[in-house]
Amino acid sequence: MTFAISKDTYLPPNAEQRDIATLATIDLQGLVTRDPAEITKLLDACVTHGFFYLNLQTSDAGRQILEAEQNAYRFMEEYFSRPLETKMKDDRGHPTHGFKPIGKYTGVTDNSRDCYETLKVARAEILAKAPQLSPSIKENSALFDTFISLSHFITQTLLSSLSDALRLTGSSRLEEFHRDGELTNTTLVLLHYPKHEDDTNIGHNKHTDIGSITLLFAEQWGLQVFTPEEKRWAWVQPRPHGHATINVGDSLRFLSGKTLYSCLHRVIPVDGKSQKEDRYSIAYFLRPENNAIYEDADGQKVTAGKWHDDKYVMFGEPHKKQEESKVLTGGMEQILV
Ligand SMILES: O=C(O)CCC(=O)C(=O)O
Ligand SMILES: [Fe+2]
Repeated sequence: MTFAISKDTYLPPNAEQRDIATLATIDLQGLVTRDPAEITKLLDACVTHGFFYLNLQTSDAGRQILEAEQNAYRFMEEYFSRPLETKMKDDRGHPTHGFKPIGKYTGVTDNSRDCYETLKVARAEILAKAPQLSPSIKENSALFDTFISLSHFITQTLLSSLSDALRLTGSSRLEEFHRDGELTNTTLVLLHYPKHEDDTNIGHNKHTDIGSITLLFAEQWGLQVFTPEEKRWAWVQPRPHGHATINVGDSLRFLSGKTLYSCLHRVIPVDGKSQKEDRYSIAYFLRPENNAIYEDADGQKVTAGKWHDDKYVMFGEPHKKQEESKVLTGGMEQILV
């Protein structure tokens, strides 16, 4: 699956260049080598937008994950083309494990449901070679081991770079809330937005991510961010074969005392109406230890585990209920609009 997308030659229908988000590009290798200028640039991107591109071509881990990304798409095309009843055998009714069918959560437009299915693979279960993992994941364990360990290395590199940039020391460093071996909801999510004609199922509703750092791969248009400068939706340009998109989630915003910016985003069909082609994306959600405590959007003390669980309940609620609470958008919508 290769799409020749270039900034100048291809835009979503009816979109102009000004409808494309202007995001910084950070170089992974610069962070691996602790280049002070790159670390400052990272902090700036996380304070202003909470969204940026990560250039993966200059580092070993980066090049390896780009290769694994292509293998993951091949797996996804085969997996998601299976009949629904086969995939439902992998549905564990759990937000961080197994299959989720389309329509479980609220969609983008009024009265719509979501238009994406997912397969989720928790890091803890991969490390433990858990018997509950679905057969298709066990059969492809090399792919998932590689993808998750590289994603973890990359997101931990971002985390420790941010601790450096914020001059955090000792137990206040961000890594101290993400210690290995502690219970966490960190998970890899494979997403498929099937080609779909009607408008009862539309996209992935606006939200901020629950966790700390999201490492996202997508070769196709669909993702939009709500830009803090212009306060409007803008497209995130796919940059296949070289870059991932990174965003800060609520937990990192809360852990940083709301210094870092958790950006509002959503996924819609490129023409705004129906999904004209199958879209695939891959997201690694680095989340804090479940017992980590921070102050949420309302200034209430909450554990990262509870924030995660509350957000998933909110994903399924009707739009009216979502609008009445700060959970879906982590309080960012109230700040932005
Ligand atoms: O599919 C995408 O591009 C983004 C998905 C997303 O925002 C999410 O799952 O949190
Ligand atoms: Fe998201």
